[in-house]
Amino acid sequence: MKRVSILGATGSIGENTVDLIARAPEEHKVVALTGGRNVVRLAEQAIALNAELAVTCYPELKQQLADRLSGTGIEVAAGSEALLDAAARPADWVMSAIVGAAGLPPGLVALKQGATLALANKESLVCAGALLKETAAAHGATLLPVDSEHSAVAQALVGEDISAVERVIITASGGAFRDWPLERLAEATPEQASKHPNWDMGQRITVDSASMFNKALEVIETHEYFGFSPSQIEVIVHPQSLIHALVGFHDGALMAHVGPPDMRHAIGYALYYPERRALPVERLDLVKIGQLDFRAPCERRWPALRLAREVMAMGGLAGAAFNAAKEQALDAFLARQIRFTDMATVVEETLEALERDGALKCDRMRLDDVMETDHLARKRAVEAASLIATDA
Ligand SMILES: NC(=O)C1=CN([C@@H]2O[C@H](COP(=O)(O)OP(=O)(O)OC[C@H]3O[C@@H](n4cnc5c(N)ncnc54)[C@H](OP(=O)(O)O)[C@@H]3O)[C@@H](O)[C@H]2O)C=CC1
Ligand SMILES: CC(=O)[C@@H](O)[C@H](O)COP(=O)(O)O
Ligand SMILES: [Mn+2]
Repeated sequence: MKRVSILGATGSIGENTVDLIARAPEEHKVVALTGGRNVVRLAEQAIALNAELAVTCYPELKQQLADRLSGTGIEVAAGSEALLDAAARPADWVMSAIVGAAGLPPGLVALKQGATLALANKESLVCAGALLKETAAAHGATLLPVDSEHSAVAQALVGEDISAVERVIITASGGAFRDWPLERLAEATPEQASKHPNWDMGQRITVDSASMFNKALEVIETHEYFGFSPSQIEVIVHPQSLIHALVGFHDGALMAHVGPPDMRHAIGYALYYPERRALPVERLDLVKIGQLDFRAPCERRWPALRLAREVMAMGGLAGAAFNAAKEQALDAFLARQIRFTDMATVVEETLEALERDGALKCDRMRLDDVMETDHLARKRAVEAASLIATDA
């Protein structure tokens, strides 16, 4: 039996992972499930999967969780230390599906116990790619991509010589506002930004899709995970989200990964890797689809893409600052403190300020430095957002 844990079980990726594991209970021993506010759902999942341990990151919710699990024999814990303990509990396969930089410390702990870490939490790689890879190598652990584009690239690379790759193209749906006139973007609301045209995902990544900060993170994720140079990585707008990525080789061949917008494919690929198992995803009818469309991304509409390139050029701790500033800008937008178009301004100003202060340099990445940069960037971003809000 494969021992599995899910960090972020109550979210969109978490639920899809639970769905796959619940279809093959005889093959999986569920060790730990973690969640946040949704303790009702966490308790249901823990009972359904007969988990050993259920953890909420909020200590004040521990009693509620314990009440729901009383008499089941399932252990209950709460708080950030308990989350790390859950990640440290021996498992063969751990899904990293917490949203944001909060997913980094438990992801590192899971790698330290030698588990295969299925990485949906792209923020970890953006903040601390070098540290994750170094930790995996030092503990004989494996990192597998779960983000749909990166799973697609990994699948297109099976059996290939990576030095024969000329370019990688990751697709972007364009999000909620891809067809809006540019001058309307400033008035876009959080409700409008929270509707993805193709994927059913958590609110934060959905808004990041609309602003292209999701794709900006993914460009950096591609660079960090596969080691391709920034000039090899392209983004193309593909409104149908059916091709997830393409890999171009020196001989001119382009290998495209095509599939329905259902994360159970990428999660299932990582769960059963290197085997391919039958998965409960729609089989595409290409004749019905008829046509696939592509457009060049406009950097005036989506300045986040330009910022991603600047972050890769800066290197060091720039990824950690970029992600933290983006998370704070997103909070300020969701709280209606700043406009949709102000998010990129907040991130750019934060990066410029930290670079000016020499705060993004690092020779060898350590978790403490990443956390310190994350903290500094959040502080700066909050200030930048407050100034914008005051001026408005
Ligand atoms: N959704 C998707 O299809 C895709 C997601 N990803 C990435 O996967 C990750 C998860 O995304 P998604 O599932 O959409 O997100 P959701 O918001 O749906 O779920 C996030 C999960 O993390 C928990 N959580 C939230 N904050 C914290 C915290 N501070 N500490 C510990 N746990 C926390 C939530 O608990 P609760 O809900 O109980 O409060 C929930 O279980 C993100 O990094 C995202 O970028 C990548 C590709 C596709
Ligand atoms: C499913 C997945 O991997 C998301 O990251 C997806 O890519 C979001 O869609 P966008 O292409 O709109 O960013
Ligand atoms: Mn993606």
